[in-house]
Amino acid sequence: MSEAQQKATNVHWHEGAITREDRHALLGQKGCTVWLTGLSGSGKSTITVELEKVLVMNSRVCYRLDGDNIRMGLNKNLGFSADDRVENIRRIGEVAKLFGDLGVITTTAFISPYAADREICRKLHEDAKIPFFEVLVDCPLSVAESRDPKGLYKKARAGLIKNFTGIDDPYEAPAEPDVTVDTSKLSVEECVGEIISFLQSRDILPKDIDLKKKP
Ligand SMILES: Nc1ncnc2c1ncn2[C@@H]1O[C@H](COP(=O)(O)OS(=O)(=O)O)[C@@H](OP(=O)(O)O)[C@H]1O
Ligand SMILES: Nc1ncnc2c1ncn2[C@@H]1O[C@H](COP(=O)(O)OP(=O)(O)O)[C@@H](O)[C@H]1O
Repeated sequence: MSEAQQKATNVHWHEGAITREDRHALLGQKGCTVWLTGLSGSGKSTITVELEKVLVMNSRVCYRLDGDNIRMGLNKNLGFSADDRVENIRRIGEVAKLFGDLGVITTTAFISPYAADREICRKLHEDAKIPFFEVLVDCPLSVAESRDPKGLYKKARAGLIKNFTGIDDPYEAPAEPDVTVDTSKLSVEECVGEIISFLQSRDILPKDIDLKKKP
C-alpha cells in the first residue's frame, strides 16, 4: 500500500492572487484537521456531531466528513477491500487539506484502519503547513460490538459481511495519537471536552469556548 503516484504529466501548479492568509483573515480563523480513527461503533460519528455543534455555537466554521456519508457520494465507487480503503482515506486526506487551506476546522470520522495511510494524511498536511491532529476513539471491540448501532457486527459474525474491521479485517491503532478518548469510560460530552481542551492547548481555539452554549 504505497502513496498514490501522479498519473498525469504536463500539469503545472497555477498560483492564485488570493493567499491562504487572505482567506483566513476573512473567516477570522485558521484551518486544521481533527482526524478521528477507531473501530466501527467506537463513537467517531457521535463525537464529531457533538464537536461540530460546540464549534459552530462558538462561531467556528467547521465541517464534518463522515465515512458512511462520503461513501454515498464522493467515494461511492469504493468498497472495503484493502486497496479501496487506502483510496478512501487518500481522498479524504486531500479533501481535508483543501478545507484546511480554506480555513475550516475539519473533523473526519473514518475507521481509517491502516497506520500508513493516516501517516500519509499527516504528511500531506504537514507539507502544506496545515495542523493535523490524530484522535484515537478508543473502545474495546467487545464494547463496540455490544453497541452495534447498525447491526453490522451481528451480520459480520454471521458471515453476511466479509472483511469487517475488527472481525476479519485488521485495525491498526495509532501508537502515538495526539488525543485518546476512551468511550467505554467517558461520556460523549467528556470526549468532546478532551478534544476541545487539546485544540485550546494548541492555540487552535480560544480559551473561552462555552461547551454548553445553545442556539
Ligand atoms: N466491511 C466493513 N468494514 C468496516 N465498516 C464497514 C464495512 N462494511 C460497511 N461498513 C460501514 O462503513 C463504515 C466505515 O467506512 P469508512 O469509510 O470509515 O471505512 S475505512 O476507513 O475505509 O475503513 C462503517 O461506519 P462506522 O460504523 O461509522 O465506522 C460501517 O457503517
Ligand atoms: N463516550 C462516547 N462517545 C461516543 N459514543 C458513545 C459514547 N458512549 C456511548 N456511545 C454510543 O456508542 C455508539 C457509537 O456509535 P457511532 O458514533 O456510530 O460510532 P462510529 O461512528 O465509530 O461507528 C452510539 O450509540 C453512542 O451513543
